[in-house]
Amino acid sequence: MLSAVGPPVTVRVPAKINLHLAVGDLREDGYHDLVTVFQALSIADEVTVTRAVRDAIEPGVSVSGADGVDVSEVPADTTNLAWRAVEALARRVDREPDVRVGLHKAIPVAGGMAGGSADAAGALLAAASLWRVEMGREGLMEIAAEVGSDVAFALHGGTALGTGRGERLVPVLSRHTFHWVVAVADHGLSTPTVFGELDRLRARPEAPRRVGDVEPVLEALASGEARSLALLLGNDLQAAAVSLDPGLRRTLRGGVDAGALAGVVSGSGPTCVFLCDGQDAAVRVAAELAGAGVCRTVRVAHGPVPGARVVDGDGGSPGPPSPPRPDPGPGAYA
Ligand SMILES: C[C@@](CO)(OP(=O)(O)O)[C@H](O)COP(=O)(O)OP(=O)(O)OC[C@H]1O[C@@H](n2ccc(N)nc2=O)[C@H](O)[C@@H]1O
Ligand SMILES: Nc1ncnc2c1ncn2[C@@H]1O[C@H](COP(=O)(O)OP(=O)(O)O)[C@@H](O)[C@H]1O
Repeated sequence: MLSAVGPPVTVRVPAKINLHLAVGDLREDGYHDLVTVFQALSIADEVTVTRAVRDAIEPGVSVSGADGVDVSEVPADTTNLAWRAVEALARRVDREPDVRVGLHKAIPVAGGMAGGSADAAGALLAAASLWRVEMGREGLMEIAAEVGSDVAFALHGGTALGTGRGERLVPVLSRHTFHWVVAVADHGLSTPTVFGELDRLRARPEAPRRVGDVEPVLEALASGEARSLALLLGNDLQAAAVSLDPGLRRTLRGGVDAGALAGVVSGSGPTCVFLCDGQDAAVRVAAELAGAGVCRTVRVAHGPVPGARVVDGDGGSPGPPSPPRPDPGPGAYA
């Protein structure tokens, strides 16, 4: 049934990067166990959920892109992850998904920065707020984890250690703000294809080396020293992403040549992220990398930032989903 119109709810939800991504062997259910350190960055999508109104606002999904963001591969139908999140919540509270979900995307699509998961988390929080669902943080996190491996982190934000499929989260103490340059490719990489390529590479005698233990990464984050963290960035999926897209070698080299402390492929790629020694350094690295012709666009970002939060039209929200974070960074998105 379609309800009377009320104010829409808008949620801002950040991209993530993986500072450390250790991938275990293929499980029987087709997933891999992960040990990962997520950080939420100041590149954010906006998700607006509006009540559907008969003959005026149809239930469904609309997608638009911020400057330079190609949204042609984002489905504007029921396969969109944001719509699946709304449906999952509607089922849980036994109602119709009688809403329109508007996505304004700044997070690169299929870039390894969990843009679809961010939209799902944003839609979940916005719909819960619009419908005044009293389910608390734990309830939303549970639905988030069902929708996708990275959705729970997009609600959580900050810096967190993820285990299982990446959906079991523990907040990580991260002192100070880290400054990043993000190199966006002119194409995407499919997450399952990259995991499959890693399995293939690991079956060969010269299997790629695995990343080390996570503890030193947690210590570097607690110290807040970018130079220490730079030495420890690591991603088991990087070898697979580079194998599928050998041009990424040039991108990774280009960032370091431009003056970054270190670079790593984000998640399943092909976006590469470069840790810089402060904000001014990041701006310089970004300018030089942009001129090097090794990626489509370059962005400057900082992290950690908070997870999904209502920025407009709070319809009596169930409260912020995240627990107190040790250091959510400066709070404002760039
Ligand atoms: C690799 C990571 C690292 O943070 O990020 P992205 O590069 O996608 O941003 C994530 O694990 C991606 O999470 P997400 O994109 O939510 O994946 P899902 O939809 O749950 O899974 C898509 C497919 O990826 C593979 N997959 C995903 C997660 C996991 N722990 N093991 C897997 O093998 C499976 O083939 C699965 O069918
Ligand atoms: N809301 C969404 N935003 C982006 N992509 C989406 C969304 N919903 C479904 N998708 C599909 O998921 C794929 C992966 O997108 P995305 O989440 O941006 O990348 P990644 O998994 O690399 O972090 C896209 O190619 C697209 O087909």
